[in-house]
Amino acid sequence: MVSTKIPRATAKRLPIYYRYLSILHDSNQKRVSSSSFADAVQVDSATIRRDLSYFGALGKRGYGYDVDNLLNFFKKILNQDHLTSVGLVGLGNLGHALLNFNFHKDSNVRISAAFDVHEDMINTVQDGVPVYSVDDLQKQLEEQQIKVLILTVPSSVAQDICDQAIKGGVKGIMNFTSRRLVAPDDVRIQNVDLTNELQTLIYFIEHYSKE
Ligand SMILES: NC(=O)c1ccc[n+]([C@@H]2O[C@H](COP(=O)([O-])OP(=O)(O)OC[C@H]3O[C@@H](n4cnc5c(N)ncnc54)[C@H](O)[C@@H]3O)[C@@H](O)[C@H]2O)c1
Repeated sequence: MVSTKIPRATAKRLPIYYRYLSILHDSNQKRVSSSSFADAVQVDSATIRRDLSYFGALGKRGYGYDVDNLLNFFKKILNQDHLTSVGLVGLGNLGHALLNFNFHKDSNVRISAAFDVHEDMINTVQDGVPVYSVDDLQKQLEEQQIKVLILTVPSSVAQDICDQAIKGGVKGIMNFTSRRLVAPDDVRIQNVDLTNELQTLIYFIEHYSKE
């Protein structure tokens, strides 16, 4: 089971299933019918069954799914699948664009969890990615073993988010904010500045292009 190769589309749905099961677990629900499961995650029950069948039959006819069993199972799978899961904090203009892009084609990277402070977005699924409260950042990073974070928050909160993320086990941050983050040596910070990139390009055109 550990080395099961699963279709990418299936892999992308797993965090959504996981998120929903966590909500059920937190409200002490022991089992869920396949139709309620399908309604909640907005994936039809045949697709859910097929997704789960890659790992062996997990539902029981007439019973539905056992929440705790399935949740434990997902925790293992999400940590072991061959895709690198990335977190994204700050679902504004830039965050949404990155979420929408989500590095899908021919890449083994995907954004699997997003975080924001905006109440309207928390506990929703945006572009197929579950959105959590930033208050749960550390806990979710730990549970989902997310080691890489994209930061698209206002620069005023960037260092605070960076500190929390590092406590949650993050080892790499792609920083889109203008704040220069302070982090321990074993955490890599990659600063991305599109204005800089563009100015560099313009500089090269102006100084090195052939007449
Ligand atoms: N590097 C670049 O080339 C580049 C380009 C564009 C924007 N930016 C930077 O990226 C950041 C985002 O830009 P934007 O235009 O998407 O801004 P935005 O205001 O549209 O989005 C910011 C998002 O962060 C959320 N947020 C605020 N405080 C938060 C917190 N404590 N925890 C979690 N989420 C929080 C807000 O609710 C909002 O959804 C800014 O810092 C901006 O300067 C960088």
